[in-house]
Amino acid sequence: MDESRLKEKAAVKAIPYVPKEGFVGIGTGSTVKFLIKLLVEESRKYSDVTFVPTSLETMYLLNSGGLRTSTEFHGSIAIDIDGADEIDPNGNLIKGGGAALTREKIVAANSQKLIIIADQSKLVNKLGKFKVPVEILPFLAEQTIQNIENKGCKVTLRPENKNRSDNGNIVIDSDFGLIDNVQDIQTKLKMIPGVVEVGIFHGMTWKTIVGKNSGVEEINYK
Ligand SMILES: O=C(CO)[C@H](O)[C@H](O)COP(=O)(O)O
Repeated sequence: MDESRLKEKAAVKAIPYVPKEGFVGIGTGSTVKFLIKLLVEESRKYSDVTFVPTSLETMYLLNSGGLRTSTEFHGSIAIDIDGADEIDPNGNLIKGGGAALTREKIVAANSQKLIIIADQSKLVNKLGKFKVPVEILPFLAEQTIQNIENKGCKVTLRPENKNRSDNGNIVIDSDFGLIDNVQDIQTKLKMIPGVVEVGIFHGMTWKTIVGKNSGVEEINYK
């Protein structure tokens, strides 16, 4: 089955998890766009919900569909629904293919539950075939990239029209090969001055909803 059809199937299954009031985090990417489309179609049901968008694009799509957003509030986000680039059997993730990793991680970290929606191609036994996105400050960027490579990876630069995050920083991709200890890599990269965020999401996922040719599978972690 076509990959985008599988993404759509996952998004459909996520709809019952969206509460009718309070704060709901909404991720970024093509899978999440299917979710937003479904929310917009039923926007009246969500008139008491404030959505917390993880990118300007997501904010625009929600607002133009008549849904309320906020990025300035105090309180708890009940559910955050986002996509992923890779998902391992423990629900650890690589994210940031769309350069939204920093806002995505902030929203995920401040949510009670993170639900990932994806097509089956995102499930892997080990993370690392997809290069780990890293957001870095433009200040002394070349030096920061050298320090990232010194941790044992090869860095690839994105094309200039696609290498900036909504925060005005640079997003690069780091190839570590298949990663044995994701937490270790995440910590090592995060400790480098100039690194804003790392696209490894360790131990954050509550549930993954996967669109497969055979149906939709829900994988629970904790
Ligand atoms: O992390 C992300 C954006 O920064 C996306 O969630 C990830 O790239 C998956 O995207 P898609 O749903 O288009 O496959």
